[in-house]
Amino acid sequence: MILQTQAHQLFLLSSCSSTYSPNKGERHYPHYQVQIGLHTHRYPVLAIAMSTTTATTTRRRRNRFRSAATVSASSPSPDKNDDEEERKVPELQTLFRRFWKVAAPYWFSDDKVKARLQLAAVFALTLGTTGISVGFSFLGRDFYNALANKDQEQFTKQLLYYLGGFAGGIPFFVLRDYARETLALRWRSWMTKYYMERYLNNQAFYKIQSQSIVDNPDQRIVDDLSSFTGTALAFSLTLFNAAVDLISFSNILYGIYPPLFIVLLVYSLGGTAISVYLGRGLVTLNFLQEKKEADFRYGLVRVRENAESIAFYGGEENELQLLLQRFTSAFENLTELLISSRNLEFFTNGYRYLIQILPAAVVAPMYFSGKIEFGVINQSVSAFNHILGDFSLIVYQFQAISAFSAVIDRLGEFDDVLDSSSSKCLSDSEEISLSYCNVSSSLVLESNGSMPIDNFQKLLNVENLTLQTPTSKATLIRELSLVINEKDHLLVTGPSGSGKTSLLRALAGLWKVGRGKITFYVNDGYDSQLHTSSEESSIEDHRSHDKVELDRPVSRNSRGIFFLPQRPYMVLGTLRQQLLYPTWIDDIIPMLDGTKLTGPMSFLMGKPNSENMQGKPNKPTTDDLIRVLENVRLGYIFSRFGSLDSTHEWSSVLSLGEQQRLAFARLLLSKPRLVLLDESTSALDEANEAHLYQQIEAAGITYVSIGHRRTLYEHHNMILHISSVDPYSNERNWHFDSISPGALSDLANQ
Ligand SMILES: Nc1ncnc2c1ncn2[C@@H]1O[C@H](COP(=O)(O)OP(=O)(O)OP(=O)(O)O)[C@@H](O)[C@H]1O
Repeated sequence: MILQTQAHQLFLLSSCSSTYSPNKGERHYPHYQVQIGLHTHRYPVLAIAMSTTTATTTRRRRNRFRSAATVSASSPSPDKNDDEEERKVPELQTLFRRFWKVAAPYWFSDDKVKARLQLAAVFALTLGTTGISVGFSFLGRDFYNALANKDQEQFTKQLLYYLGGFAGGIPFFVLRDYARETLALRWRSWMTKYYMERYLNNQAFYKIQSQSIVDNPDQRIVDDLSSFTGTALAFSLTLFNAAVDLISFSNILYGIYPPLFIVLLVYSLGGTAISVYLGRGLVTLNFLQEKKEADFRYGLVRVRENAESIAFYGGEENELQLLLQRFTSAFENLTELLISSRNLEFFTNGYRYLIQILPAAVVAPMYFSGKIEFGVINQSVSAFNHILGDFSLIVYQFQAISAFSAVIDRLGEFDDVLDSSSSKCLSDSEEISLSYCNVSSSLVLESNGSMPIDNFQKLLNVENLTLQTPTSKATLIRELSLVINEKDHLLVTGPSGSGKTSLLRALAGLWKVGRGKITFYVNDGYDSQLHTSSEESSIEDHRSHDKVELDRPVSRNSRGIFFLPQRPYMVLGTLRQQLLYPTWIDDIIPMLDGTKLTGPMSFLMGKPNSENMQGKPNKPTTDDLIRVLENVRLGYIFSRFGSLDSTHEWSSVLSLGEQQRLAFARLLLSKPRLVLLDESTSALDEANEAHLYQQIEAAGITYVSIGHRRTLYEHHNMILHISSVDPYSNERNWHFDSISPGALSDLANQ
């Protein structure tokens, strides 16, 4: 198939341009409408490059509708129609800045040597193909001269040259495409990993999602990156090819008839200006098309993820309406895009065909007067079309360029957001300070050699914490101070919406708006093993400083602090992976379809960050995992699913209460010093709830729970009541109570 294409291309290259048919081989794509066959005889590289890009783009669009089943549902997709309508065309300077920012890192990465070598090879092959094009232009000239002179011997000779040219030329075309595509794939793979790492770093994914900062990050990582790498390479080769082409054919045309060259130059510059003017809205429309299609796909993903709830509600009709709304929005935008493209096409086609007759018409009198041979007419037409194509790059490719600009804009925007989320600069002058104090390095023994009890027991200190919601800055908690020592078990209660979960968000560093200070006292994994008890931990290193701020990228889990969120979260994977999450990573990670990842791309799975692995308890064995399942009374699911390595849609096959018990199993395996539980037993019966609390208490884990149930009282020794903030008063909206035996006996009597 490829060979056929190349052969066809070579044939067209060598054939007289007068065979050029305006509509021949033209394919219309609803979105980019890049014309593939049309330029093949004038733009070998461009045509191949763009045909690949276009095919990819079209495939991408098809896939976008088809692949809802394989996309993770991480996108915020609020309908922001007003914003969309107001979206401005990005300035050229911004586009160039964003292009460079997105494209550059790979070429300076660890893979830069291989990448640059391969790029050089692609350029060399491209140069080779241009050389072949020029060669064919001369072959064509002699071929037609022989034909016109009825010189049969010369004609046969030229025919043989032709065939030889085909045989020698085809490998260049095939290898150039192969090298370009493998380079694009390598670049994409690197970029995908690079963006995913930044997306998952520093809780950027959470900020983007919870504050709706950019739409559909998943689509940007999957589709836009693929499109960016493929198109960027294709475009750079196109530009390079056009430059080389221009130099080669300008000489030829200028040598034949200089005024023709000048007319051509003026004509193409004028055409470029007009097409830029006519197509100025296309970038925005393309940007919105990307977004709207991603929104639609995300809507479908939401239906899949919430299938049971929707089925219980019987909300199919509403879902259909919501999905149709999203689809209609994408459809309307696409209609606008098609209209704009159509208008541009009127101009582009006129521009392209108006001038076709010119070179032959201008050069023909010279032929008639005997100044030039017949073959020179063919050569001048061919050179003219080459140069016209080179000068008209923007006119011919305007729609593809505008689609590419939209991709650059979306990726650049995403890149900027990821950068700002990783930078430590504060959005607010006042921000909650969160620090981890390394107990093992801050301990100084008393003069009698004993350990200072206060320091040793403290796990968490909150000082004057005032917490506000991130966007609306509504105050939820005022001037809270609390200390959690080892074996303190605090219950946080309060009316719904008062800010209990938000307190945990602040403790986890997810919310920072407000003021105050949060300090966790940890045994940093670098200095001592977290799972060892404090008595066993090394205190030989009596460093003089009171407090060590740890700014190394150590996960909270490695520091012995664990959060159980309100909604249980089941990862995509095996039962073993559920249990190991988030403390350990399964070494052999199966794919979603159960196969193992091998082959040249296996490096992409990456290795666990060895720094983060330090200080973690040893990875549990299969026996440990089975035992812990039994401890949380989930032993039966092991036998039900047959193995720890079976993969299921766990959030669907396990009940909510089972998922909560599984979360406790993770906790028991990880053995943190402090755990913060957000209504983590809300779906459980009282007996199971009591059992789980006994398990974590027996494991020596200090816990802070959020909950409404009175049955929780007996597992805690202190209560923090949070009430809704009174906006007209500066009073604290919280108070502590110790849980008296009386309260418990009341409970027992109820
Ligand atoms: N991302 C957000 N941006 C702005 N406000 C938010 C956000 N998330 C939650 N809120 C608001 O913050 C307030 C406190 O929410 P929070 O989840 O802490 O309540 P809660 O006390 O845990 O409630 P419940 O007992 O119902 O779980 C609520 O009024 C909620 O609407």
